Amino acid sequence: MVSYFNFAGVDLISGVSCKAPHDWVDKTNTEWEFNSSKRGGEAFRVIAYDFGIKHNILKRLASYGCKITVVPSTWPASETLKMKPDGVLFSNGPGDPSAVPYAVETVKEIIGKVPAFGICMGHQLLGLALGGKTFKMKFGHHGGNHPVRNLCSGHVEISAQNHNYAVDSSSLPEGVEVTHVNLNDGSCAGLAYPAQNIMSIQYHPEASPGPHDSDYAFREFIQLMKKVKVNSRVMAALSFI
Ligand SMILES: NC(=O)CC[C@H](N)C(=O)O
Repeated sequence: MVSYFNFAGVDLISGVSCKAPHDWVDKTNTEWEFNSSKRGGEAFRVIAYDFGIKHNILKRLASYGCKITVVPSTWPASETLKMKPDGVLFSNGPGDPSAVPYAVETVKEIIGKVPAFGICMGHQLLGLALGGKTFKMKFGHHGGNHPVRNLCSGHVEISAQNHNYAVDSSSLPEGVEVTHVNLNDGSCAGLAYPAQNIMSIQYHPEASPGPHDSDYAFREFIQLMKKVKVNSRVMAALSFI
């Protein structure tokens, strides 16, 4: 009889996260950049929680002008806030999101204070931190051809996915919006809580070699950080009047 590893309730992120904070240095040659027009401009300081982060997420953020510090999964929220980032990324990562309550607590302490972007595990942790529930899917979503509808734009994107858990859309409190839906089964593929400048997606906008349909999610995170940065400058200027 084949026995399968049952990872429900098991913390799998602590074994794959980095052990100490470090600045991301992008060593990708520019010829690999598929949309070089996005380089340059204002730099945004991003703290990226490493729950098993994929380098391509860091490469994509760097290509949009982000200066990134990668921190371990256990890095205290208070330390992150002291670093005064423009935004925080909660990364992808293996296993059951409900098995890492310490990470959910960290997310709870950060959200509302700086813009946040969650990818895959990060999306699930945001769902839990906002008061929702996650569940184990029967087979999960694995592959590079999952159709997702962006409910804000109406567009359908073909996405790369790799997850066994999902956020239960019906468990999300008022104000939290389901922004993306997996068209194969209607499951939650993205959410937003505009009141706290939070956005997240269940799949992989950084997919390499592709599809690249979802790369715009990085641009939207940049726009979110920019909006908050501009607003805080305006508020600071007004406080002198
Ligand atoms: N790629 C990921 O981040 C996986 C998400 C999650 N741990 C799951 O399997 O559902």
